[in-house]
Amino acid sequence: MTPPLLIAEGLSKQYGTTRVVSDVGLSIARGEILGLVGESGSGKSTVARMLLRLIEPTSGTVRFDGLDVLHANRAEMKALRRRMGVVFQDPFAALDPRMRVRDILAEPFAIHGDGTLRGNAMETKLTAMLQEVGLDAAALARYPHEFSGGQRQRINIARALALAPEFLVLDEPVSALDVSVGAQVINLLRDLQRTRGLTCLFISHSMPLVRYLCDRVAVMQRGCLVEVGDAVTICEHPCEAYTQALIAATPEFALPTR
Ligand SMILES: Nc1ncnc2c1ncn2[C@@H]1O[C@H](COP(=O)(O)OP(=O)(O)OP(=O)(O)O)[C@@H](O)[C@H]1O
Repeated sequence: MTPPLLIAEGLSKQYGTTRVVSDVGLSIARGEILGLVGESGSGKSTVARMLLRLIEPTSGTVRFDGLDVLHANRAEMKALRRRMGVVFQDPFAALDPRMRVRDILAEPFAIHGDGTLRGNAMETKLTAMLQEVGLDAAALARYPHEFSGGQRQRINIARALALAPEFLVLDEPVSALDVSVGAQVINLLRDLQRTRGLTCLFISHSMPLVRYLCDRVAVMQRGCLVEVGDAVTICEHPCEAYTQALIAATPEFALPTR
């Protein structure tokens, strides 16, 4: 059997005397979407940021394709960053308002590329990136404020996929969007995950959405994992009262339509 792409063990994070994540262990198989759910403040984003090493854990280990992420040196970390993408909740805050979409999408190549992608080849690449997320080439010359929330999130997704990462963290990517716009973005993410064979961590408040999109789900309460398993099974037969309450608290979710 292929080993999981990502394995975290004993992850904890403490700010001063407050422990916000306690002894979290999880693994994500290649090609799998793992949902991470829990009420606001339960530590979901903190776990995701530790997996990506955007913040340093107080203790614990993270292995990505067998590599020790938390002990990677600068060069190793730069190589790892290419392999991990992230899309945050707020499509408005994530894009620099002074940059044209062309420059936003070209930035990952400027940081990580070898400089060979230039001129027409770059233009073709950027156009293909936009098309993959359902936008056309005219967007390249425009600024973020000229787009709706859903379009901006598509631009964020295109940028996150620029360097063809294997692992994508989606931190509540549709919770700032209208329901119908969010549903379209969810369908896009589902298509991209399948066509690219991505491995994903999908953070959400919504159990029905997790059931729709995810293979397995991990449930967090006050910094701890309380339940992990098959998404449909947990949504239909939650073992923990806390998970039952999360399900009861989520409004009915209309399945995305094409
Ligand atoms: N830099 C920090 N300093 C101190 N406390 C922090 C810091 N970052 C996060 N926290 C605290 O850690 C806890 C977990 O936060 P986190 O953002 O991981 O939760 P979450 O489950 O992602 O919440 P939400 O669903 O609202 O995004 C919260 O109580 C938060 O206030």
